[in-house]
Amino acid sequence: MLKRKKAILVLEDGTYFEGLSFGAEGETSGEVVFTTSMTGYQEVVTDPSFKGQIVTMTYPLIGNVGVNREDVESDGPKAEGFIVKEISEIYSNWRAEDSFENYLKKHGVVGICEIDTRELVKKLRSAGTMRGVISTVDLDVDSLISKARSIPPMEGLNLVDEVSCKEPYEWEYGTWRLGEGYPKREDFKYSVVVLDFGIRYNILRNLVDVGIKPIVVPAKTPPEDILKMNPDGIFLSCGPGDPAAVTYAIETIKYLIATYRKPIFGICLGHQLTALAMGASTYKLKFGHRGANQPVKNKRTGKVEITAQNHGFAVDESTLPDDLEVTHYSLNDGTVEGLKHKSKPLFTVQYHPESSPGPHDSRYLFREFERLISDYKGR
Ligand SMILES: NC(=O)CC[C@H](N)C(=O)O
Repeated sequence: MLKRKKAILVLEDGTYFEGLSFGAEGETSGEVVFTTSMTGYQEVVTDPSFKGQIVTMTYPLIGNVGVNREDVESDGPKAEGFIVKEISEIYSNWRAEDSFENYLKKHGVVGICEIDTRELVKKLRSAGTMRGVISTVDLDVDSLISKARSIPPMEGLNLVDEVSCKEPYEWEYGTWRLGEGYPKREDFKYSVVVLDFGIRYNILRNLVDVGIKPIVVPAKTPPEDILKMNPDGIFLSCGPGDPAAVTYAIETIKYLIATYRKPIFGICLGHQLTALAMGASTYKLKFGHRGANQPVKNKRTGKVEITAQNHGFAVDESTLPDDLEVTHYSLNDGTVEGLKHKSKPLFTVQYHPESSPGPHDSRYLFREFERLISDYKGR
């Protein structure tokens, strides 16, 4: 057993958990959320949608397959902190290059282990997500409670600017294959502009798999410039924070929906921003949907998809305009999981069909986007 420093996790309601430090030492704060993914911790910690959040995994043993260079969803960790029950001090996997613990240390991510994550998650589930602080340097509970209460609440927070790319770039790699890694594609049929609100790499890889070359642009790119690029489609990405706070993106999407005649596809934050641009409202869920095992029903086919999700806000169905119809809904709580425009080639989902980690049930959505693009090509 490694010799570990004491660490404390304190929630804004005064609840605290004494545990041990893992990853970097120091102090961090954010909204404390939980994910029910059983593994995929490296994809989780690098998901830009976790910006501003401290993540706890409900699965009790984390780190046992180590980390590698490939399983990242962005250029490095984005979560503010990490909470686990037991951090495995040994790792074993043929792809592993280092331990999860060293990876977090190297990137300065503060973690806490050896706390009762079941108790923590039950608390968050009944009281709702809360702001919290993890510290290895200040072990005074009252001081940490006041720190937790002083961080900005997630509602009203625009975090897109912190994760969106600064310069446009193109992406050419498909999804991972045994023996090949991420294959580079040369023959693209179409190109789409991806508005980067906090893109996950596996979305780009899935677009490449169906023959679409993604051209990723910063979130603040004016819509006129996007139209000048004359793309075959537009993709609206996922991302962190409160969708209603990203007002410039809502305006951009409003403009695009009014003027662009080709297909638009949005995922997660992109879905919420589209609904807001069409005049609907979003609201904060009590504890969100996070995990790789979230059941969603496709209304058109009647099929149930097991999906990967990571969101704390949702579209309010009662505020939807006539032009939008619900295509998918959550079987856990009945909330909106997919939308489609009744007359334009525009569709969005709240969940993550790129599912990294997660089951591949919803990958058909990338093929549908490609078919739609092919229908509209040259029109
Ligand atoms: N993954 C996402 O795009 C998350 C969207 C938004 N930040 C939410 O929490 O609901």
